[in-house]
Amino acid sequence: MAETVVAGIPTSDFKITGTLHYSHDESLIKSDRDETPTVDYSLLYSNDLDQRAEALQHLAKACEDYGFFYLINGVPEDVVAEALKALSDFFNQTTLDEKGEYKKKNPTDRVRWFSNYNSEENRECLKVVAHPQYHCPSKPAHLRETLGEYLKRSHEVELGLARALSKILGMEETFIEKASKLQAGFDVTSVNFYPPSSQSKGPVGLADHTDPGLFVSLIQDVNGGLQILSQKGKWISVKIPPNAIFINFGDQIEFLTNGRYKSNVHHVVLENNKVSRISIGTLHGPALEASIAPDPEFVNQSHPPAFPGMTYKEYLEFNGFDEIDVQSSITQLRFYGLHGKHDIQVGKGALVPLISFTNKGLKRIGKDGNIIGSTWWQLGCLVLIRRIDKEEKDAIGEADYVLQGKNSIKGGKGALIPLISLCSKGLKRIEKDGKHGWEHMETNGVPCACIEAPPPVG
Ligand SMILES: O=C(O)CCC(=O)C(=O)O
Ligand SMILES: [Fe+2]
Repeated sequence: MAETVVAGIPTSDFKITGTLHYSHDESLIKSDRDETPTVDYSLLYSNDLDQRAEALQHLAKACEDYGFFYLINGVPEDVVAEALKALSDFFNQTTLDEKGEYKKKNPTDRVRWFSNYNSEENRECLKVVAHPQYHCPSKPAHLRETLGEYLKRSHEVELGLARALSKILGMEETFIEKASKLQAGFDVTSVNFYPPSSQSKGPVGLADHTDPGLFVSLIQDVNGGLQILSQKGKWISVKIPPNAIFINFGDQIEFLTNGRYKSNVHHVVLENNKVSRISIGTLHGPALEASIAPDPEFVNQSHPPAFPGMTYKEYLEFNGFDEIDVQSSITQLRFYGLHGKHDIQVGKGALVPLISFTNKGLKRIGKDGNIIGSTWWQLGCLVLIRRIDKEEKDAIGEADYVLQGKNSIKGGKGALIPLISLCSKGLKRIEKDGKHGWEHMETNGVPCACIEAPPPVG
């Protein structure tokens, strides 16, 4: 494994070392053996209690060892086939102009279509919000009903799986449902159309990524191209058996279980594809307003909280993308050490790296508690806050902290600033004489999140 050092940080003062989840030896990449476990959904709810206990045990092993599996007897085969057929009709029978109507116009669009053909991605993609309200293109006419039926069935399976997962985690059956407010769970379905390799602009259908959400259910018309990185570091080709759907954990299950279950990196390669392929992946997420943080049950001295708590909506917007883009932000969180896999070494100078979860900024406060300046930065970019020494203070004569960052620092308006400190010193929001600011805080090495928002000032 190659060591990855964060670029742009003055290494003499501050260094993050560690390996990124996405870095792996090329030699580990190929694996033709399909090791993916198969779980029988019907047995998880069998009337035979011994059979049920055995099925739950098998599920537990699949979740711990893999975090992805084929699920049989969940959604009926004909329902899957009809949905795939209707979506094939969408891609093949709808004109470019008709599809173009669904190009992104504003962040609240609930149906979106785009087409990307380049060296990093080769697919046409239709995204629809599937739950709590189901949205769908108006053509072809039969799409709404057939896709709707599939999504209804897969939502039922989602609830059933959430209960089974809660049980095998040793929690109450409704644990995941309650924690993620699943009644209003935000599900987005991505329908991908990949061309045969002869028509693509490179071998990549979809680059390495993880999916937001608790878990993803995926069906496809033909096998070919989806590969998933196992916990042992092998790429496994996904070959979905008949009457099965593929289940893969998403980022929020990793957050909630504090890393006990992993969100798995996957990608799509096209190089061997002789024909086009359609996949339908539904990201089953928590409700947008549900705040997901490591549950105390999974936190202890040897497993400090590896993620900050944030709502699903905040998480989806972390990258600057919006809800229906459903882009993962886990890399940034892992990258900056919040995953707990990185050694964070703070050198002299008490540099405190901070990440902002919104594109709003930090207010600086002077000795008297008055706000004396503000700085904004882009989503997810790293900003170092350096406590200035006396000499410098005399020279500048105003602030307690200096912000520095090589990532583009943007001007802007607003004052919401959720922050995370990665080292033992943090910032705490203070309120003094009706004024808002930040002060130093000891956090005993555990990442602290200050997610209160001072009102806009000045
Ligand atoms: O097309 C596939 O098999 C995978 C699609 C995927 O990973 C996604 O849409 O997030
Ligand atoms: Fe994905």
